[in-house]
Amino acid sequence: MDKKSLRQAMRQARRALKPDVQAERALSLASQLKQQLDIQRSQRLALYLANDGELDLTPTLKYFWEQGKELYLPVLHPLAHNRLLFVHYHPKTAMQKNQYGIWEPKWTGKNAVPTWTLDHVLLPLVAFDRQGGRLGMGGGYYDRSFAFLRQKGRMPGPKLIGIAHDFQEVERLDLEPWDIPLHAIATNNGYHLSKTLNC
Ligand SMILES: Nc1nc2c(c(=O)[nH]1)N(C=O)[C@@H](CNc1ccc(C(=O)N[C@@H](CCC(=O)O)C(=O)O)cc1)CN2
Ligand SMILES: Nc1ncnc2c1ncn2[C@@H]1O[C@H](COP(=O)(O)OP(=O)(O)OP(=O)(O)O)[C@@H](O)[C@H]1O
Repeated sequence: MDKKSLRQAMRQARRALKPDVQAERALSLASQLKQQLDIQRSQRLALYLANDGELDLTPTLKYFWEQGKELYLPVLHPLAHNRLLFVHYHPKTAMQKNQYGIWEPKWTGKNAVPTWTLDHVLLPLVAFDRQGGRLGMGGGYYDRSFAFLRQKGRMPGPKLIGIAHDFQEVERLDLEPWDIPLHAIATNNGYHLSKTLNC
């Protein structure tokens, strides 16, 4: 199946999930993530607000807030083409909708952190494989924003953890040269370290 058809099929399948099923899956995901020692030690954690049937991180987000972690959300960069800023998110953050209708924090010029200082980034997937391959919405936003992770001898950077419904797994995705591999994948049903990365 080509990328475009795979995207369409997966997006349609996840949009078809009923709200009660989504809610139950969101709780299962939270319990998967809570168990990960590495994530428990994270200070700066980026998440997303679910859109288009994506696996919902709301219970996860509330739990990590209670744990005192600093949480961040992706914001479409106002200047750099198809890049993301990571803006601090707390219960009183002023929010607005972006061009895709997704809620994001208002960027004040002061409330974003350098991307490399994040400890973990939970990012939404359209499809994934067990090798750490990912298919996103197609804008290349995460690929561009984390392109620096491909450099040798780079700064330390965040671990990328893909989030998806279990049925979004495929046998193998063809990797593009710009694709950023994932460290792990969390679903409603399990937590899988990528086979290609030892971490
Ligand atoms: N929840 C969530 N937040 C996110 C992302 C995401 O995938 N999920 N992103 C991850 O990159 C960024 C936004 N990227 C997006 C890219 C495309 C579309 C989208 O719906 N595209 C339409 C057509 C484009 C248009 O309307 O102009 C489509 O494909 O139907 C949405 C978000 C940042 N925030
Ligand atoms: N580091 C980069 N520099 C320049 N262009 C890039 C980079 N990464 C990706 N792109 C471009 O972005 C486009 C979308 O890439 P792709 O289809 O892999 O998106 P995706 O991984 O599904 O999306 P996302 O990263 O938003 O989840 C491609 O046309 C690609 O050329």
